[in-house]
Amino acid sequence: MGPSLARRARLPGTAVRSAAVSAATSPETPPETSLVPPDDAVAPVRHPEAPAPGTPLGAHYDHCFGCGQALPHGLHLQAHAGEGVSVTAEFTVKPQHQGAPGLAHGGVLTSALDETLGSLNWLMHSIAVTGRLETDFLLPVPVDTVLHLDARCTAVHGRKIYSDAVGRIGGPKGPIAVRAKAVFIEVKVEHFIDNGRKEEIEAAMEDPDQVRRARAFEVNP
Ligand SMILES: CCCCCCCCCCCC(=O)SCCNC(=O)CCNC(=O)[C@H](O)C(C)(C)COP(=O)(O)OP(=O)(O)OC[C@H]1O[C@@H](n2cnc3c(N)ncnc32)[C@H](O)[C@@H]1OP(=O)(O)O
Repeated sequence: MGPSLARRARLPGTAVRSAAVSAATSPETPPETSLVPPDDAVAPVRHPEAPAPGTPLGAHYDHCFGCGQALPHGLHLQAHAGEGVSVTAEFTVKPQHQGAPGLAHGGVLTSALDETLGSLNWLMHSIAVTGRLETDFLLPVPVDTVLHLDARCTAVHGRKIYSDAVGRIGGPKGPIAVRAKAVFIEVKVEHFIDNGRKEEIEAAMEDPDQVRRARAFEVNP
């Protein structure tokens, strides 16, 4: 048997080198925003018509990579409303989600966190998009694993919605494999109409599923 990868001699020219990094910003590269809510942020408020704890949230859009059922390679994430402004969700890692052989791709795991965090906004009847999302990968997540996600909104400041999430493996009380912090930014429905593709927007607006249509387009401010 050959030596382990760690013990193999380094290949010529493979040493990591670093160059000086400039922290300068310009209008094209605005400064990074903080994931820590400012001191005058307020507690999130559950909308009085939010689904009761335990209710499945379904998909906000059938072709959503995170929650939609129409994409065979999507995550098919299933989220449920929790207490307050919290949700739980499950995502089963499939072969089409691999990065390294037999292991989930980190970007896919981040997508699962993003989708779960995004579904929190529905409990506040707020339409919002991800502004910033930071993920820690703590354990490898093998194919066929069920990732048990738990997300909660922590604070609101103007249009900024702060939230965090963890993903556990081996059961809902298992070890944390991934965790994330995010800032979502509240937007008007025009965000999607102005930036999305007309045909998809029209199809979503004609969705006969009233709850899904409301989640996508008719959310009260
Ligand atoms: C059919 C589907 C239905 C809808 C269903 C929802 C779908 C959910 C899907 C899962 C979630 C996603 O993946 S969403 C897809 C990924 N995300 C995106 O595509 C977003 C792309 N970015 C943008 O469109 C834009 O940058 C926005 C909308 C985020 C912000 O632009 P804006 O509207 O002009 O807002 P702006 O005035 O700049 O900023 C407002 C406040 O937010 C802060 N802010 C702005 N950008 C950021 C940022 N990146 N990170 C942190 N904070 C930020 C500012 O500092 C400011 O704070 P202050 O000065 O007020 O303190």
